[in-house]
Amino acid sequence: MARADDSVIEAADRLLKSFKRPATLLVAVSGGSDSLGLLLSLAELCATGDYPGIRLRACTVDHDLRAGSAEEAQGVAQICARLGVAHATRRWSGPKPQAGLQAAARASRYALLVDAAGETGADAILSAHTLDDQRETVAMRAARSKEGIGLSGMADAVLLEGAVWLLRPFLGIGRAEIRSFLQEHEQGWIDDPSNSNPKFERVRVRSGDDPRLSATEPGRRFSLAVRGADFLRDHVQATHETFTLSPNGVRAALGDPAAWRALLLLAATAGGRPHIIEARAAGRLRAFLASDTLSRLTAGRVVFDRRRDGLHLYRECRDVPVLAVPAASVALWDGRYRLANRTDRAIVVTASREGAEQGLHGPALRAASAAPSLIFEDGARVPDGAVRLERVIAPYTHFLPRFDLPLAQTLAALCGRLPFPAPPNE
Ligand SMILES: Nc1ncnc2c1ncn2[C@@H]1O[C@H](COP(=O)(O)OP(=O)(O)OP(=O)(O)O)[C@@H](O)[C@H]1O
Repeated sequence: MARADDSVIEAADRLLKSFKRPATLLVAVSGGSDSLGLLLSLAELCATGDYPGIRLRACTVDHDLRAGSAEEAQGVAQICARLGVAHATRRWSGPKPQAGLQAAARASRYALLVDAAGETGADAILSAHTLDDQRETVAMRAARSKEGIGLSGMADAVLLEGAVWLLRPFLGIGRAEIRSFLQEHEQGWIDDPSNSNPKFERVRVRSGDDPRLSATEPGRRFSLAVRGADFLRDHVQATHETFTLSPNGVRAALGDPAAWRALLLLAATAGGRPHIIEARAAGRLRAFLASDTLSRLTAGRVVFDRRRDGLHLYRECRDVPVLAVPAASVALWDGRYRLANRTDRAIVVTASREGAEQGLHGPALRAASAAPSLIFEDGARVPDGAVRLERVIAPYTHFLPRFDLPLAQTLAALCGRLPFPAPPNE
């Protein structure tokens, strides 16, 4: 039988290997079993010396909601000191609302963690959400969803405030395994009393054999994702800001729900939006594609440009923002590009007007008008290598991790890179 150790350590190892080094990782540690398991497994691996260039940091948010919370944060600080991991406590000092306390606490927690990440120069924040959390999330969303469709769980990577990635490396691991890992290491943990308070929906879902938990149909979801990935691979090409779907691909998308969903996710990526277009717009798109007309339709910021050689998708050139990215910082532009400014001056990102100069024509020329163009504030050219510009797979936040991974990775590969985590160093 596999030991608890194996899956916990394997997940931590997979995460560490997925980083380009050097990298600084900020572990969000509440002192509960899940986040202590994450901290301990990462620290144990880093101590082997097999992951040079990885720096671990930890942060605890003291929500200041119950007596003893400051001591609990202190307890985490002591564990971190023993492990040799630098630790900071952030306190939620603002007013506490009567209603929606959990949501307010969560919002302030994320804001404080993003802040701490900025201060330590962290490349990512790690939280220890588990498979149990994932099941609860899906069940709660299922209960709220009228049609019972569009269910998605937590993603294993989310961009917070357009600036820093939150990764959830333990989403595939059960809480019981983490607890036995801690027991094997003789490490105790804090049991948060609000985790058993039936006032909270999450707690109610957790405590019963809730029939909604079966609503995820993971097997079916996985096979849809694989079919969607095959569809993208077989029929879509990416060039010059344009995704082109072959005429056969258009027929395939109309004939297979898995391919249709993949096409909508591709469109969300092209438009830089975190979600797919709403049902009515999707209906219009279907009718447009089924009609065989060679013309254009715009939906969800994306132009669907139907030509004889296929369907071209690109960001419409309206309302593309102008963004100043301060020196030595990272920002998200137009939901499509993540830009890391490595210079000591602000860089301005605008929509490009240079397509014609590059000798482009047709859809590629139209698409080029929404491509990013970078200049320093005084108009000077930004030298090559001074910035890192990466395409963002916005609908990544829409995927159910593990089950949708083939689709997410194929989309990312189409954009010329993996979104995140980066491919292993080896
Ligand atoms: N007080 C805290 N300080 C630091 N990290 C925390 C704190 N509370 C939670 N976290 C991080 O968030 C993870 C999930 O915690 P928990 O399940 O309690 O949060 P949630 O509110 O249910 O989830 P979410 O934050 O996604 O809504 C933990 O494993 C830990 O990594």
